[in-house]
Amino acid sequence: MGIQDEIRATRDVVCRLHAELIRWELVVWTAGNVSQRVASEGPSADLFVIKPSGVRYDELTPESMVVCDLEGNLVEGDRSPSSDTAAHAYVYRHMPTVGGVVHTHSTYATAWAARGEEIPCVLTMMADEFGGPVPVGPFAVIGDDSIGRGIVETLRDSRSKAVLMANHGPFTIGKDGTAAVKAAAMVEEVARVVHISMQLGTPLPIADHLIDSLHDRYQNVYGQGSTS
Ligand SMILES: O=C(CO)[C@@H](O)[C@@H](O)COP(=O)(O)O
Repeated sequence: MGIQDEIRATRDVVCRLHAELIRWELVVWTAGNVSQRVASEGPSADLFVIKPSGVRYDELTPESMVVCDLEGNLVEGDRSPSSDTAAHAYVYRHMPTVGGVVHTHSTYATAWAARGEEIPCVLTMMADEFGGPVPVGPFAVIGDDSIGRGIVETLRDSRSKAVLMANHGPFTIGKDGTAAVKAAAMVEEVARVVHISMQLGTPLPIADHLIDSLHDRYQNVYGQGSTS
């Protein structure tokens, strides 16, 4: 598939994934964004597709998506890229296996981020998807590399696909956009369940070796042999 075909296909995927943010109730108004790296069989495309800033989800089309290089510069499109483009670009530059990035302000995960407290790994679903607690990243102001740097510094040596950026909200990563959206839905779910559990008492910890085995099974055996 040529690069223009790859870009077109990625535009379709990224547009469709924004509807998933609505479906899983992860956003209000326009407060979330999805991007996906443009795959390329030939030389690395070094491009990604992201939503245009501030555009309502029901107005998004594949054609309205914008294409950026890994420095976050607009390469193709007539709209301004998402205000989080610098963060997505930084992740793609520094985490080459990451193919998708998502940012939301989903309610429970953002409430944990406001307290700067990691979500403890007390659910098998957390061991499955995150391989341990969901960590907190540093407070960082939007607009330059600081959010992206905080995401990478927090996740680079972690199995987690989600980070709670302090006072801001969750960012998630994945092998592609779909995997990152799944992580965004899962981090909101576990944030809610663990919050409710802590209102009722003290959640029980899971032994590290069991977290390891649960994570390995889910990542390598569950479903049809791969998770996305
Ligand atoms: O968190 C913020 C702004 O503080 C952004 O992620 C959110 O408003 C979404 O912005 P975009 O519409 O993607 O530019």
